[in-house]
Amino acid sequence: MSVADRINELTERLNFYNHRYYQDSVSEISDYEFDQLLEELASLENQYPDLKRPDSPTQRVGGTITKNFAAVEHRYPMLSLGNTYNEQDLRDFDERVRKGLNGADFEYVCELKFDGISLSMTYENGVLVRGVTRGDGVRGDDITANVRTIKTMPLKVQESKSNFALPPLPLAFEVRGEGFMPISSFEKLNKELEEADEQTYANPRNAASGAFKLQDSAESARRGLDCYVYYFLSDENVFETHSESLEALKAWGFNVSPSWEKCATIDDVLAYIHQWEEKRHTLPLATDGIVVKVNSLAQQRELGFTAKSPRWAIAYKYKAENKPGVLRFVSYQVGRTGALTPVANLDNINEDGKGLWLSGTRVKRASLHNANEIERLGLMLNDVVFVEKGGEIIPKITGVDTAARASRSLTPIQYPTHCPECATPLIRKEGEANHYCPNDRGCPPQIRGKIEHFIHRKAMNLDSLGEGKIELLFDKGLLQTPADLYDLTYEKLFGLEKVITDEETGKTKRIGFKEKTVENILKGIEQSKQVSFKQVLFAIGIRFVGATVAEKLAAYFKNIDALMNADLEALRNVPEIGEKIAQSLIEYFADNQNRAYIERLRAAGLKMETDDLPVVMESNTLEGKTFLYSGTFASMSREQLENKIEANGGKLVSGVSGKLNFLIVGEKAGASKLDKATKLGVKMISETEFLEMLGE
Ligand SMILES: NC(=O)c1ccc[n+]([C@@H]2O[C@H](COP(=O)([O-])OP(=O)(O)OC[C@H]3O[C@@H](n4cnc5c(N)ncnc54)[C@H](O)[C@@H]3O)[C@@H](O)[C@H]2O)c1
Ligand SMILES: [Zn+2]
Repeated sequence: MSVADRINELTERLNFYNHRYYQDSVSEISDYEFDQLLEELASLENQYPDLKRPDSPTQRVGGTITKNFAAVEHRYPMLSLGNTYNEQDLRDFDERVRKGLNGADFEYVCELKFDGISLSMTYENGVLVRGVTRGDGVRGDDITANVRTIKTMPLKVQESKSNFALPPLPLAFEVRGEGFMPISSFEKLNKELEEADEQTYANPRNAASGAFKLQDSAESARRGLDCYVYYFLSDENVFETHSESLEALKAWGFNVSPSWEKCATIDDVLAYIHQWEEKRHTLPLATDGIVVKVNSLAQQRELGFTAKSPRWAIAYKYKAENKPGVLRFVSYQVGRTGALTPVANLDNINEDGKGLWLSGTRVKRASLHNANEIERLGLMLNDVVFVEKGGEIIPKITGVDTAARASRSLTPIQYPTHCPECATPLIRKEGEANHYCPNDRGCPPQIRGKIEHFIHRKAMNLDSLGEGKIELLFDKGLLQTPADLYDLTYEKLFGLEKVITDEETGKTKRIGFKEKTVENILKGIEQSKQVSFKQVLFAIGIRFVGATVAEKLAAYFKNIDALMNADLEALRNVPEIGEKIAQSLIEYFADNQNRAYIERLRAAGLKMETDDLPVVMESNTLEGKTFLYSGTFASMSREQLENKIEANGGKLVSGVSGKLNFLIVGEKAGASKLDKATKLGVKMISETEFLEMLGE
């Protein structure tokens, strides 16, 4: 490959990874690999400056802005940090600083590098007025509503009266910090997503990035985001050093991590790095390195910036820990959908049964995803393998130590041909990586999985039942399908008992159904009959029909019969419903047993239609016209208004666009909708004017 080709390839690949990372919150490769490729590109561009492309990722900071939020120009550009994975580079950085300051004395502040997304908060008269993402460094997304939900972010800063050393608050200032998702919130979120059949996040950073960019700030708030603040900026020179500003920020009530330290020399910096290498894994959030900053702000100004980053700071990134271990055996898990997942069971190289100690946790298992992955790695039983656990949190096998093979006795991995749980022959569909057990009505983990899915918070919300209780009911033969839940009675439940052993710890736990438990379970089951149709539809557990898809289908078809009778053509017409989902629905409803299952749920009293008022056509006065409303109305509820529009032939749309004919403006109408409508010249009418159109 020619140098030009390589530069083109790297540019395109890195731009693609950047897009996935910043826009979609997905890591296609590890940060380390990304940084290696970026370094390769930078060094090629250095040697062959003529071949450098104008869209090179070496020239730009991070991502771009997304369409979903208003774009805001940063008052002070938000740059990235130069970064390195080795100590020599840090010593070189130290030399450059020394030269840049002409040999003057200086000191550093070391901080942990928190792994989240950069945020900028603007305060005016002490009040938080704006929260913005870094975006492309010049402009970012206005995510103020989401930033306001961070519990530790002061909405109003009080001048502290107790501390006389604090300077007065400037009228306007900006603070910057890292918005992050604590590991505990991350794990909780992933568990929920998994149960709701939605894509999980690879690490807390991606999860935080996704959560900060949600349109619904209530949902953003629910995800437990937090922020550590690490910069103070204003037009006035308020502080002399960075460390003073950190102390002041803390005194003003900002969330400043106490982990920072002043370091007199680069050796002290290295000591700080070593001190945190292991200890950082005990923190409640993910960190991926440390940041070294020159402490004096005057010296920072003297050193200045490159196009992409300050010359007075650098990030040192810890490499993901990678250790050799032994592949003892492969076990196979069958999931709710019948997909088979191979799992590597690992031990350390001494094979003392203690597993591998990696990045602060003990690792005994790693997912191998599917048969292709085993083939790709060329794995054999008893192989020495390399295991890595980095920002990805979930451990993975990165390769095989082929040199170690000579002295070991190896056996090939026999991929199963039959389901390990129910002995049904496995199938593998064209173009899919996983093997499946097709016995979806008789395979125990599939049955249990379906019931667990059914009781999920976003489905039937049966929190009086849990995994353990489901297992007990399944073992006693009381639950073969979720519909059996509605046949449970006090007599059947009372007195059931089971001892459960925790696989990891070997501890045993007895669960038994006493009076109170039974009453709770039955009460929960009764209440689930009030759950909305969209949740019932999600609970039914049709492949590819996650919570969001179920909501769209429910809104479109209004009831289960309309959905069941829809043909492929009709399903394809539903906005945002793709071919894969449409096919899956057709397949599902073509099966008589599935239809019988739905009839049982219907007979049990579950909601099979939306609560929307039925639309009874009154006139076609509004035909061909589109409507949107904002605010509340004196003579009717929002539902009644929607109903009126539809009953008279009008069409409701979901957002302001040039195509919108009328915006009905009520009490407390949203400013952003009004602004947009004004800009686009959309006709705005009052409630009275709307009723006049109908001759009322
Ligand atoms: N895996 C992928 O596909 C992929 C794609 C794109 C980028 N990346 C990763 O992202 C990096 C680029 O991201 P970046 O521009 O945010 O740079 P960065 O993560 O290397 O460092 C800069 C950022 O560090 C953060 N930071 C955390 N703690 C800080 C502290 N105490 N003080 C100051 N800043 C602090 C700030 O948000 C700052 O913007 C790449 O080097 C790569 O590792 C990965
Ligand atoms: Zn099976």
